[in-house]
This record gives sequence, C-alpha cells and structure tokens, in this order.
Amino acid sequence: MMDTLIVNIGQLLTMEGDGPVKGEQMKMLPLIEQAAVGIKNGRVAWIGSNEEAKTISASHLIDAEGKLVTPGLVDPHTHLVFAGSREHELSLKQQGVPYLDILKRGGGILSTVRATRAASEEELYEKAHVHLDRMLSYGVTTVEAKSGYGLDVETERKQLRVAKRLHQTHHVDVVSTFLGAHAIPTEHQNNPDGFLRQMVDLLDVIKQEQLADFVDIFCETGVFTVEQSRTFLQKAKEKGFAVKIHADEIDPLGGTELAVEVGAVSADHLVGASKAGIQQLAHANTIAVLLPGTSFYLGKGKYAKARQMIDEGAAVALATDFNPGSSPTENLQFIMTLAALYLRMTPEEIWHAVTVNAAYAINRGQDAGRIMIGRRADIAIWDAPNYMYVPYHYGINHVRMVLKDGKVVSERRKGDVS
Ligand SMILES: O=C(O)CC1=NCN=C1
Ligand SMILES: [Zn+2]
Repeated sequence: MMDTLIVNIGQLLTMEGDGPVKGEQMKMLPLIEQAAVGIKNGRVAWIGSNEEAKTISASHLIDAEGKLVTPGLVDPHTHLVFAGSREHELSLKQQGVPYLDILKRGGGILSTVRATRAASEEELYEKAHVHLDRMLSYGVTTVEAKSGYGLDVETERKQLRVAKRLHQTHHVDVVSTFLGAHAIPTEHQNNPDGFLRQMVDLLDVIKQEQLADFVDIFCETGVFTVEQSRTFLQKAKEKGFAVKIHADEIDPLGGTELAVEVGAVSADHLVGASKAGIQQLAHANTIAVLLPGTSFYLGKGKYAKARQMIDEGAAVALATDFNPGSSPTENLQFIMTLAALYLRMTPEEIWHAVTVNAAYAINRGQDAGRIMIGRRADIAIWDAPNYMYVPYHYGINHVRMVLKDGKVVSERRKGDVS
C-alpha cells in the first residue's frame, strides 16, 4: 500500500544513474513514457508503467494528466539572504556604467551590504522566506544560499543563521555557503589582506556553529586576485570546508584553472574561462555552474562557452545566481530558456543541468536531482506536455504541483494560469 501514487504521467524524467553526468552523457535523458510513481514514507518506493499502476493501491492518488513529471529542481547558486534592492542601478547600467565601476563607486554589492547590515535577523528571514516560496512555486526543492552581504563578522553570521533557520523551517532544503570574501568593505579598502585575514579567522566560528558547508570567494578584477583566492580557499579546505569560486565572471583572471587546482566542488560563472581552463575543468571533478541570467542582465552579450565545456567532457549545471544586482530573478525555468538560446545547450543537457548536476554542485547528489527507488520523493508535476516545452515557452511558470519528501507543498489552484 503506497501513501501516494502519481499516475497518468506522460513523460517521467527519472534522471536515473550514479554520479554527475558529463559531456556527451548529458544528451542521454533517462525518461519513461506513460509512467507512474509510488511514494511511501516520503521516499520513492515504486516506478513503473501507468498500466502496472492499476494493480497498486494508495491512500492518495495524483493524476499527472498525461503531462511531465521530473525531480524537484535544484538551484545551486543564489545570494538568497539580503536586504534592500538595487533597481536604481538600472539607469546606470542603461547609461553603460560597467558592473565593476558601480562597485568601485561604493554601489553594487556594497549598497546591499549597507542595507543588510542595517536589517534585523527577522527582517532578513521574512524577506528570504518569500523568495524561497517563489523558488518552490517554480519547482525548486533544493537551493544553495550564500552569505556575502555582511563583510563583517556579525552580519556574515547573521546571514548564515538566517539560511540555517530557513533550512530548518521551510519546505525547500537550503545548503549554506560562506561568501565573506565577496567584496572589500569600505572600511578595509586600503587593506584587503587584513580583511581576508578577518574572514579566515571567522571560519573557525562558522565551522563550530555549523553555519555553512561551503566557502566561496569572488575572484575578480578589483575584488580578490587569483593569489588571494588560492590562499583563502586553501585555508578553508584545511578547516574542513568544501569550496566553490566565482570565477572568470567578467575578466578572465584564471579563476577556472584555480578551481581545478584547489579541487573546488564547483566553479561558477566561467564567462571568461580560457580554452586551457575549460580543458582542465572537463578532466576534473569540478562542476561548471553556469549563470546565463547574470550574462543576460549584465547585457554585454557574453555567455559562458557551454558547448565547448560539454564537448570537452565537463559536467555542467545551471543556476539563477539570484541576487539584487546582477541577476534579480528566482525563475530557474527562465534560466533554462536562456541556456537553450545563448548557451546553445540542448533540452536534454538543460534538464541534467537543473537536476542531477546541480545537486552534485552542492554535494547533494545522493539526496536530490533524481527519481529513483529509495530516494527522497522531491518531485515536480508540470503543466507541460513534454520536457522540451519548458525551455521553449518562456516567461511563465509551468509547474502545477511540487512534492517535498512525498508531501504536496506547493499547488497551483485550478484555473490559475499565472
Ligand atoms: O552583485 C551582487 O550582489 C552579486 C554578485 N556577486 C558577484 N557577482 C554578482
Ligand atoms: Zn553569485
């Protein structure tokens, strides 16, 4: 007797397999037509044909109406916890003021830092909870959330406490990353190394208070150099953290090569990744997390070379990079469209990039991103006829229902076409 049986599934994307999916394998999409899924005690207990499902009893039946069912999506790169907003920077961008110039003027990240330092922990929690509700409504069941808008001991801890509390209270699983090395705060502009030492000292507290799994750094012109990033990430690894890196987002400094050198779980952005960096990445275990929403929003027409990465054999994931400055959207489905149009990724590769590879990019490959017997029943039920339709029809929300650990936690009301 199942607790829940999802029947009449037109296309079930199981994403079954083991480990991250690399290169050519990203084109092989594991799916079952006319399928059904049985759930018991929050886990996937049975997978079969719609015909076989007629012999199975269940307390609760869900009719997928002949449409698409997939694993819950995973968003492996967000700056979820912050205060304030930066819509006033839009006019600067329209005037052609570069992102790094806005930062140099004390805007950008530093503008969000001022607002986040001033906000209470409760205000940050309430605001991030709304963003997480929206991500859930888009079919996302696991999210990575970075700090990095404090750039001082107290506010970085405040942000990470909020992310940890969200993980404990919200349906969506939240994986935390310490990004204290996100920018050089105003008070340390003349002493970036002194600031980094302060952030290194904070690592022991973060480990002791179990506030983050990952440590990340913004390796970029005018922020932190490759050398500073190497030292910082090596110290983080010595203290038992897994590491990630904002690499080659705007200027090609060689952050991609550094990610491979230090054994980063993921290298993120990679717009300026060199051919050598891409080749090294493809032969390493580092996941390439691409953020086409940020490229779209920066408006420079420059996108990561996803085709080259996949053709070289890399494992590619996608994320929103949700943040108030360079990618203010929670909509991972729109990111799928951008990946199709500007990263030239196939629908099959895109689905690997928002499920299984995204899960491995945050060390959750064993928990999320696949529908397999024994796995947590984190499942999205779509109002889309097939998997190609989601990146094709952009700008709307195709998700009808989301299950987390086998329970319906988000459902669009009948007739609600928003
Ligand atoms: O601008 C922001 O707030 C987030 C960001 N960090 C590095 N790139 C974008
Ligand atoms: Zn980011």
